[in-house]
Amino acid sequence: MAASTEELDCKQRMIPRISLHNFDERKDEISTQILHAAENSGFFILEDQISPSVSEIEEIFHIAEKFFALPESVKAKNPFKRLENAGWEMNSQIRPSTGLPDQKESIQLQYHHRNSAFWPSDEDAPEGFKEATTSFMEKAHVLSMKLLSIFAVALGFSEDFFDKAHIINRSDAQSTLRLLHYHDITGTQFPSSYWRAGAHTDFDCLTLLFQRTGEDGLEICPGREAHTSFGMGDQWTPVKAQTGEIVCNIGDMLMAWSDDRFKSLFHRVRCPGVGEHQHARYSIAYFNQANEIVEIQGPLGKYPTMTAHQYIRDAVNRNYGQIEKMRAESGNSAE
Ligand SMILES: O=C(O)CCC(=O)C(=O)O
Ligand SMILES: [Fe+2]
Repeated sequence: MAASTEELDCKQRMIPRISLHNFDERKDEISTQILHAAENSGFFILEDQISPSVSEIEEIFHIAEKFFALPESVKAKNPFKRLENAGWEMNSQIRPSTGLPDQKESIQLQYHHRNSAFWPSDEDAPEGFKEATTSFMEKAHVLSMKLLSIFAVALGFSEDFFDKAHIINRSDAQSTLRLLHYHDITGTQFPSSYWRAGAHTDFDCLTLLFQRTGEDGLEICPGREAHTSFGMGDQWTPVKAQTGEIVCNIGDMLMAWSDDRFKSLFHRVRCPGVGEHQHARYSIAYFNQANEIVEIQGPLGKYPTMTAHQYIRDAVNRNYGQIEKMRAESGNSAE
């Protein structure tokens, strides 16, 4: 089996594709490939992982479909709460890059909240929802920790450094599972300023994204020098959706933690136009975010030390601050 191939996409840009086959025996080789991808594009596709398996990924998508098929009044019983970063929202997430709401609905779940009011109750969720989502989070977490151990060693930290920083059953955990549903928009032509998900970077250390074959739309844009910047280039590369593969991207938190060595890149999801495949798209993201009390400091000390709680709070404030500035500039008052 080929350990790794680099595939050229339609815009002739390289998308690193990395096989996890025989991970333990091939760890050195896989580490080299992952670090190269993280230092350059900040983005890579994993395949051949044992867990979560293709059938487990298919199963969680079925559960997500069932959840999003529930009446809005039921889903709305667990509304999105900004401070907890948990709950359901629809057509409400505004990105600084667009100033317009994403055309989607999503639910965010945190493992340690599974028996609390920040999780849909059993009556307000499809049968088996809690078991399936918590078990999927456990698998995504274990794989993420294997991957993050590679970054820890490369930064000169102990192999289990990020493991100790991401303890998902503690009350200050911040890692999040997000189920996303982009509605069927067959026959609707949205203005070009509308996106299923507007361009953004993720706030976390590492995102694992699952997609389904045929439900394309994700695009990436490498080329960002500092984790605090909004700047982005204009070269966007489509990423073909493939069931079972895992699209990984570095988030701002790991970019900061690595003194900007590992790149957090902009990405977005297109609104397909009339004549294209406009059916629903489902995706699932697992965001690894360090526990609130963990201190973030890179080996070169490029940025002041801050806790992961402060880090996320500042990132959220920068995000909303930018939106409010845009509103003020366009003469609208902020909410
Ligand atoms: O649905 C996707 O492919 C991307 C979702 C995403 O980027 C996010 O939720 O941060
Ligand atoms: Fe994202």
